[in-house]
Amino acid sequence: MPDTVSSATPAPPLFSLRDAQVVRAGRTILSVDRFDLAEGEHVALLGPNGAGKSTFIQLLTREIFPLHRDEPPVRFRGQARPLLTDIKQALGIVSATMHDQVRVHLPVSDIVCGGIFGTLGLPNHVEATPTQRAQALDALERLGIADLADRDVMTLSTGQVRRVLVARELMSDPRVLIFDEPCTGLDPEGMYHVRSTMSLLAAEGRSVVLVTHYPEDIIPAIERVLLIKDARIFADGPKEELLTSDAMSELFGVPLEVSERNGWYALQGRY
Ligand SMILES: Nc1ncnc2c1ncn2[C@@H]1O[C@H](COP(=O)(O)OP(=O)(O)OP(=O)(O)O)[C@@H](O)[C@H]1O
Repeated sequence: MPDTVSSATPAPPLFSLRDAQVVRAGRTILSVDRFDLAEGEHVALLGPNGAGKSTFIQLLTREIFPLHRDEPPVRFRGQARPLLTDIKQALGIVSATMHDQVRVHLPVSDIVCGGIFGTLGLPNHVEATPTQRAQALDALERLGIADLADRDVMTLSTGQVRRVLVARELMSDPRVLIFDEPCTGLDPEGMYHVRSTMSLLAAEGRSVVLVTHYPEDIIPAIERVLLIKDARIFADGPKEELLTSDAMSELFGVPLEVSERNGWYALQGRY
């Protein structure tokens, strides 16, 4: 009898880390024994200030490198030495660092079109094609902010700029969106829209990788949580098991209480 079970090998994880250690100024600032993220999987990295969350993300994006090992500690889609252009094509990153660079008077549509070139606005002497303009408008429309297309980006609220930067990332149609503390500095309206945007992108089938200090940012679509503390993965698993009062109190080192409603979590101090 022929074997009817497909012998095709499963797709490698989008990212895998094995024995990845980052040392700065003689101190280990991150040490990861094992981590895999499957294509399309969502995950939230949660932990206190200085825990190592941004370092973790920079390992994935290859902005920093771990200590050398015979077996390469970081792989992207199974590859130890992927082309940076392939990583850039697959990833969109929204962070406060990028937000801080928005210091120029440019129309929102130019900022979004800049996503094609990896620049904040359009490069010198470059005009966006009508197709690229339409693509930018489509990205803004999907995020519910098409009315901002002609506005000077410097006149927008912090929450609006954050969403414009998400639209900019969508220009390369990334499979993975990394949100590094996306709600920092936003009022409840801004937070509402940024969290809705993350939910929308997850529903489109893109991986959402969220870095945050607050369980409130963890949208219902994210089921896996990585707790990072003291430069290590403190816990990795389903959020129902990890977003508990005991785990949060241990993670942040103060008495905390977690509540949950309709898949959304909230954290409160226990005084
Ligand atoms: N280039 C560097 N040299 C020395 N120490 C560094 C360097 N970069 C980061 N660190 C330290 O490594 C630790 C982890 O930093 P990281 O930015 O990854 O933490 P984080 O969890 O993202 O923190 P936060 O929530 O405050 O953004 C911190 O103690 C930080 O001071």
